[in-house]
Amino acid sequence: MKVFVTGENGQVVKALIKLADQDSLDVYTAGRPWLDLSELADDDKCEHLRLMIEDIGPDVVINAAAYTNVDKAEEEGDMAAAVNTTGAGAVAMAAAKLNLPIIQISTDYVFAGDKTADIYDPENPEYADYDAEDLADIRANLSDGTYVETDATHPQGVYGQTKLEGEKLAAYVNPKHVILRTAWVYSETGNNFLKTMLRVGAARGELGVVNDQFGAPTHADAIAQGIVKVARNIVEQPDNTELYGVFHMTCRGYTSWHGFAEAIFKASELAGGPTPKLNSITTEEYPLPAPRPANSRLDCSKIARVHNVELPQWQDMVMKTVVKVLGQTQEDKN
Ligand SMILES: NC(=O)C1=CN([C@@H]2O[C@H](COP(=O)(O)OP(=O)(O)OC[C@H]3O[C@@H](n4cnc5c(N)ncnc54)[C@H](OP(=O)(O)O)[C@@H]3O)[C@@H](O)[C@H]2O)C=CC1
Ligand SMILES: Cc1cn([C@H]2C[C@H](O)[C@@H](COP(=O)(O)OP(=O)(O)O[C@H]3O[C@@H](C)C(=O)[C@@H](O)[C@H]3O)O2)c(=O)[nH]c1=O
Ligand SMILES: [Mg+2]
Repeated sequence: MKVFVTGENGQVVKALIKLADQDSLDVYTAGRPWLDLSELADDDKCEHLRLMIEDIGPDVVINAAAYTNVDKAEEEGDMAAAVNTTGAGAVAMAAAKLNLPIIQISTDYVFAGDKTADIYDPENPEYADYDAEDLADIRANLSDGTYVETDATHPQGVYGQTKLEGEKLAAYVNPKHVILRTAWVYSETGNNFLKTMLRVGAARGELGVVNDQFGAPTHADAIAQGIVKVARNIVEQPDNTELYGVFHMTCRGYTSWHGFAEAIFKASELAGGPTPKLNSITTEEYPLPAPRPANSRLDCSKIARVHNVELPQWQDMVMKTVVKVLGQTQEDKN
C-alpha cells in the first residue's frame, strides 16, 4: 500500500514515516515549502497538488498537516483557517479528483467539553411503569460522559472551529472520507505537553498543572498504526460505505493534564530526569488565550467495531517516550 501524507515534521507524519520500514507500506510526504496548505485557495496550487499526487499514485491520501498552535490561532485566525479549513478541503478535493479516499485527522477540540455522564436514578417516577427488561435497556444506554461521533460539536476556540470546518469541507468534497478525531497527541518529536513538562521541569523546581481537564494522552505511534489499519481496510474494501465517516481514536483510559504530568515525572524520576514539585491547579489559575474543553474524552467503540482498531492504554507509552526525550542530544531537539 502506498500513502501520500501532508506535512514533514509533524508528530503524526514522523510516526507514519517510521511505519514505512514495515512490510508493504510506502509513505510519501509533502510539506513546506513544496506543499504549503495555506496557499490552497489558489487554483493553480491545487492543480499542482493534484498533479503531485497523481504522479506518486498512492492508494490513500492522509491529511496530517495542520495549524496546531491553539493559543496563537486566536490571533492568527486567517492563517489557521487557511491551513485547517481551506487547506484540508483542497487536499480532500485533490484526492476526490483522482478518485482516492482521504483520511483527515481531527481533534477533540471540536467539542465544547461540557458533556457529563448520565446518572441512573431507580426512583425516577418516569420509570414506574417499566419492566426489568426496559430498565436494563435504559441502563445499557446511559452515557459514561465520553463523546460519541454523533454528539453535537461546539468548538471553544479558533483552532477547534477551523478544524471542524475542515472536517465538514473534506467530507463535502470527497465522499470517500474518513475523519479521525484524536486527542492530546505526544511523541518524542515535535511540540507536545510531555516535552514541555520535561523542559519546564528541568528549568524550574516547581510547576502547576491543571487538574480539571480530562482526556486520553495518545502517542503518535499508536495513531499512525490506527491510520494505517484504517487505510488498509478502505483499500481492501473501497465500496464498503460503513468504513467511511467520522471516527474517534484515542488511547484507552483517561486522566487530567495534571495526571499526565504526574505520570511523566514518575517516569522521569525512574530515568534519572527532572523531578520538580508538581502542584495541582484549576483552569482558572492557568489563564490562556484559547479556552480548552474540560471534557475531551472520546468514545472509541465505533472504530473498534468497524475498523478493528483499538489503541493501547494511555500509560503504556509514557515511560519509553520520557526515556527517549531525556536521551535526546541538544542537536536532536533543534
Ligand atoms: N497535537 C495534538 O495534540 C493533536 C493534534 N491533532 C491533529 O492531528 C494532526 C497531526 O497533528 P500533529 O502531528 O500533532 O501536528 P504537529 O503540530 O506536530 O505538526 C504539524 C504539521 O503540520 C504541518 N503544517 C503546518 N502548517 C502547514 C502549512 N501551512 N502547510 C503545510 N504543512 C503545514 C507542519 O509542517 P512543518 O513540518 O513544516 O512544521 C507539521 O508537519 C493534525 O490534524 C492535528 O490537528 C488532533 C488532536 C490532538
Ligand atoms: C505547560 C502547562 C500547561 N498547562 C495546561 C494548559 C492547558 O490547559 C493544558 C494543556 O496544555 P497545552 O497547551 O500543551 O495543550 P494544547 O496545546 O491545548 O493541546 C491540544 O493541542 C491541540 C493541537 C489538540 O488538538 C488537542 O487535542 C490538545 O492536545 O495544560 C498547565 O496547567 N501547566 C503548564 O505548565
Ligand atoms: Mg499546544
